[in-house]
Amino acid sequence: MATGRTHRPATRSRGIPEATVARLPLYLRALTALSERSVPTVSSEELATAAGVNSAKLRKDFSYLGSYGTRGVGYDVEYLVYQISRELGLTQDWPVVIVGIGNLGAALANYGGFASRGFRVAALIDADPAMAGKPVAGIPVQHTDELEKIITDNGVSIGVIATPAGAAQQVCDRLVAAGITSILNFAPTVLSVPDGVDVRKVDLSIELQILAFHEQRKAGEEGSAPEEAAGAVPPPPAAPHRAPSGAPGADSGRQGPDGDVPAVMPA
Ligand SMILES: NC(=O)c1ccc[n+]([C@@H]2O[C@H](COP(=O)([O-])OP(=O)(O)OC[C@H]3O[C@@H](n4cnc5c(N)ncnc54)[C@H](O)[C@@H]3O)[C@@H](O)[C@H]2O)c1
Repeated sequence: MATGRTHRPATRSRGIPEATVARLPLYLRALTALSERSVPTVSSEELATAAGVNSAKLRKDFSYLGSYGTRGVGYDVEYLVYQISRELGLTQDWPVVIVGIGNLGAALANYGGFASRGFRVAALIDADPAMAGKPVAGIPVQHTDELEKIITDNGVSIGVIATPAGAAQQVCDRLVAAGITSILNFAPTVLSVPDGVDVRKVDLSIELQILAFHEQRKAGEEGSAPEEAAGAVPPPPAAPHRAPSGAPGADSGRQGPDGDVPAVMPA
């Protein structure tokens, strides 16, 4: 089943760059907070600060949406929430299945933030027969034997993998064969998928490793002699701790204020 890696174009078919797409959820989160406080309009500077993004970049991003704001007034918060939600496909309901209902899968199932953003947990699936029928977050866990039927019956296109790494590829293959075209992978392994299937990978330990790198560098700077701080080049970090190419922060070195680096990364 695993025929090759997904090649994602730098620019999507409708002309919105991937980097802009990655920032849209940051804008949406900031705008949703403003909307909940009934704030009617927001300037690009205010919104940029709230989203942790440079304001010139924000204006450029919004130009791709055809949203330019009104001089002296700013952007209409509600309209922008609608526009970004529509662009991200969040104005429709997305049923999601979670496979692997252990510590992490159960925590994800219990997370209320999915439903409020249009992601309905349609089913929880696990290979452990002892878990079958047991409710987690009010949803009875179903056995993996049912996986294909569950996906077909619920019209699911997004799958979340929270199984041990050793099971993830096999689960991924079954999900894809059953019709899943987007996968959020929490297992610490690289998945192979056919063209047309998108995989996003979340790995908190990689984020921590990147923070450890910066902590180490900060400690080195603090401990360095004045002449070193003035210009000497510090030794490079130990190679095993370097983030892999493509991982968050791997290129930029650290998460800047521009929100360039999403919390999840391409697989
Ligand atoms: N990405 C992250 O930041 C992050 C954080 C924590 C854990 N993890 C990863 O998430 C995964 C789950 O971690 P956990 O602590 O919940 O583990 P866990 O052992 O508590 O749960 C794993 C579950 O997967 C089920 N499972 C095993 N094989 C399966 C299969 N073939 N099909 C369906 N279900 C199967 C098991 O029965 C179990 O219920 C691990 O791979 C772990 O490394 C990732």
